[in-house]
Amino acid sequence: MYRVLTERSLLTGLSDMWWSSRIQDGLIPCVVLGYMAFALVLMVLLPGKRLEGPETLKGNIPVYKNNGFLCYIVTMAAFVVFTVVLKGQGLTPTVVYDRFDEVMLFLNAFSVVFCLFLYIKGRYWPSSSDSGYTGNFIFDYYCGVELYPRVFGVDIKVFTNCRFGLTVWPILVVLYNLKSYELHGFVNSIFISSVLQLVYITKFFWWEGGYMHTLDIILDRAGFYICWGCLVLVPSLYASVSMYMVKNPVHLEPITAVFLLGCGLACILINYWADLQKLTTRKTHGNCLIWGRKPNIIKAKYILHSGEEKESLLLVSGWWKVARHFNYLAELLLAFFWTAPCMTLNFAPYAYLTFLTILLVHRSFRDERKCSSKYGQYWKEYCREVPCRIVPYLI
Ligand SMILES: NC(=O)C1=CN([C@@H]2O[C@H](COP(=O)(O)OP(=O)(O)OC[C@H]3O[C@@H](n4cnc5c(N)ncnc54)[C@H](OP(=O)(O)O)[C@@H]3O)[C@@H](O)[C@H]2O)C=CC1
Ligand SMILES: CC(C)CCC[C@@H](C)[C@H]1CC[C@H]2C3=CC=C4C[C@@H](O)CC[C@]4(C)[C@H]3CC[C@]12C
Repeated sequence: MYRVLTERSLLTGLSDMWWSSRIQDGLIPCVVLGYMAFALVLMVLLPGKRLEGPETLKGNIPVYKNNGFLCYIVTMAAFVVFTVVLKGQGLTPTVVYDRFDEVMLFLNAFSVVFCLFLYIKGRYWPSSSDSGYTGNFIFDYYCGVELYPRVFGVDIKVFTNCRFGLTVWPILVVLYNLKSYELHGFVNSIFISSVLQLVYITKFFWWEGGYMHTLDIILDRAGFYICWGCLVLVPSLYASVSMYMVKNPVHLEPITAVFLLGCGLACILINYWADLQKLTTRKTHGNCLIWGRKPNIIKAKYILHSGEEKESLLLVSGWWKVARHFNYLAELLLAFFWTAPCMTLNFAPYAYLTFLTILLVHRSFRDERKCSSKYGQYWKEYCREVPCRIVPYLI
């Protein structure tokens, strides 16, 4: 991708690539479509407990199969076996790194068509009453029409966000390590950064049930924003730090490496801990201990579209007392600690951190707008109790 953007103009680059003999050999489309088919088969066939998502304002309760962690483990194990088999034949999966521009071109083309399909499906064959359109094609295409589209029972957003985007990212990270090893032997900076990313992604799958309660799933409809984001932006931008390190190896002092690793792991722990405190409080209806004490909670009432009154718990203890989105601060610091091993002032590896900062600040506003309209006076009360949005004592 970097090559395309820096060495030639984007349009000439794209057309050259399309007509180049390389993409016409069909290898990259086969690899990408083959991987999607593999992920789909795992998603459908692997067992998992029934998981209910949060009730929508229209009163629907989406049901999922909680097999994300198993799918992730099987995918990573299959990738290791596949790599060993390829090596046995004198081949290497790092061809994906060498031809990453084609991967991006194909994924972009695929997601544009896929989102058109989602738009048409949503308008004419919606899966549930949680769908709607404004009539403005550009807006509906970008933001999506359906909240929980299903095709033959397959939940599209779980597929794009979790089974594809979040499994391609760790595979690319491992693949970039292999490429770095082929080029330079063992380099500790890419290794440290990758360990942090892999632990973080493993944590994501362990907590995947919690993800079903987030904005991406309960608020963002399946449109270009979320689907292109997960099909294209996650494999490119999210994995870009490791990609940068392939050609920019740095040998860190052991003490620096251990320090960055330790700080990164602490951030993952805090981020997970905060998410877990919220989940546990809700699951136990507040009958749990947060930092060794019974939590303070606000019993927040809200009204469904049907007029029915419901109640949720807002936690005012633990990390949720420190700031209203302290988990975002841990997430940002973590991204810093897995980028810092690059030891450079060059902007390229910091692109993800920059994007994430903008995304999370914007997301905190979106989330609070949602909470404020859902909970009204109860949300105001929470904001009075916890005045800081992300950074304690600051903002
Ligand atoms: N790397 C990345 O690109 C990104 C990572 N993330 C990570 O994903 C995870 C989830 O993030 P996200 O969904 O954005 O946000 P949160 O985990 O902060 O969840 C926000 C929701 O939690 C509920 N809530 C808010 N305050 C409280 C409270 N005090 N007590 C109980 N419930 C509360 C509200 O939902 P309700 O309607 O249920 O009350 C609110 O909409 C985080 O770890 C975050 O760091 C997030 C975005 C991007
Ligand atoms: C089109 C673009 C301007 C924006 C696309 C954004 C999406 C790719 C991302 C928006 C929110 C992101 C995520 C939210 C929460 C997550 C939990 C975390 O533990 C792992 C990462 C992620 C799934 C993350 C993935 C990318 C987004 C969906």
